[in-house]
Amino acid sequence: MVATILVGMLCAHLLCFALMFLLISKRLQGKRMGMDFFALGSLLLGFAYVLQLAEGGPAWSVMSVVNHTLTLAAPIAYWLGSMRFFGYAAPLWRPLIAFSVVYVLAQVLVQWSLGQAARYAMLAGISSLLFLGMTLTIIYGVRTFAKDLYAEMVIFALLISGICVLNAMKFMKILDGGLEALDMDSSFQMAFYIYMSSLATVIPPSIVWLVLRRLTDDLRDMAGRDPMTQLLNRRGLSEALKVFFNTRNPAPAHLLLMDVDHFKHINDTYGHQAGDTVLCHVADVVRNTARHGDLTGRIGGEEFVVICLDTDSAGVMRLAERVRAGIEEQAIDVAGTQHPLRCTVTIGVSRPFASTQALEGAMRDADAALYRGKEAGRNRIELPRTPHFHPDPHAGRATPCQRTPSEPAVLSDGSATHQQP
Ligand SMILES: Nc1nc2c(ncn2[C@@H]2O[C@H](COP(=O)(O)OP(=O)(O)OP(=O)(O)O)[C@@H](O)[C@H]2O)c(=O)[nH]1
Repeated sequence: MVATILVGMLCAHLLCFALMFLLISKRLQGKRMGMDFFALGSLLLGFAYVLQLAEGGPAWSVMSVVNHTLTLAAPIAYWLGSMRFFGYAAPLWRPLIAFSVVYVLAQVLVQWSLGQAARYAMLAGISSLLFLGMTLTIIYGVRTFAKDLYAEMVIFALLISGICVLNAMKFMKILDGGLEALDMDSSFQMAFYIYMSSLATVIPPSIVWLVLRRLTDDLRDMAGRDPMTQLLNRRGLSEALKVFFNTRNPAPAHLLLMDVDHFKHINDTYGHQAGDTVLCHVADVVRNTARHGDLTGRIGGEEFVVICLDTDSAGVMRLAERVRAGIEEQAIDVAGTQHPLRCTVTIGVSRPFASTQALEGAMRDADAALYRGKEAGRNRIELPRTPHFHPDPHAGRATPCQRTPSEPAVLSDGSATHQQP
């Protein structure tokens, strides 16, 4: 009687959570994070337990064959759903249908050749192996694709390994004592149902928690990035900087502020779309040239920023020169223009700064240097006005480049795009 109530509650939990997962997956639309797979898994397992209640005990019937197949199809759906959650494009129906057909045939074969107990032992054995596979996948995941969810994954691994152990024990018991081991009111089966009921209560809300975490992480990321170039925006820069300065003994940072030269003319001549292509190209060069760990951002129309972390003034100058030269050298293919475009940037360098609060000051510093660079002819790197800034004289071009103040940005075929007054 108690076992029947437990299994009944288990069914109710699973079917309710199936509905909840389905509603969540509808809400998530394009990015379902595997919630539709979890809905199906819960539905299949819920139905499997309904059939078990209807069956009452071990039997050789269509209901029993379907029950066993659903019992194993459910963890497969969960497994595939987890892959979806972590961004792998796992299919659902084909593997499930293929597995179900194979498993129905296997049941018929085992029932006829080895008998009823062997078929139930096969169910317990394969369940145990499936949950072992899941546990191992999670253990692999915490070292690779699920590093950011370490604590959650460890808890999942522990809970799921419990099902693996219980099914392995059931397998041994059936081999040892036959079908009597499956008596619903036996102490082992009671423990089994209590454990499964507890999991059915704990795991689905935990999965919802994971989805919530992913969604809030995505939102935070979106709020901190420029949608066009995917570089950090002001907010993203300042949050990343906060994290850096909260580490132990952080070195002072330097800020490079760069502005595309004569950008208005590119817009006016080739259109806004072409201007956007140029901005994306500049963003790519900045992103690919900065060192791993530096912060790269776009903080306004054609203004970009690199915050150099853990480097000295000489390193900052080398980086600034690499960015300046990289942008100057690379031609930009723009749809609708006969020749690729070229553009240049002027870069202002800040004094070193050592806190997030000092970011605004560093920005002003670099802006003043940038302004001087524009005045002095563009396509150059301008240093802060401070006696403490000592760039390595061999590190790159800290002096104005050869372009004259009136020289414009040009098309790669050599024609001018602008005449500076
Ligand atoms: N295509 C495009 N243009 C933008 C965007 N944001 C700002 N702009 C344009 O960028 C141009 C900036 O022009 P200015 O500030 O005059 O600077 P400039 O022409 O680059 O001149 P200097 O900086 O002095 O070399 C303006 O025409 C803005 O409309 C954007 O997201 N896309």
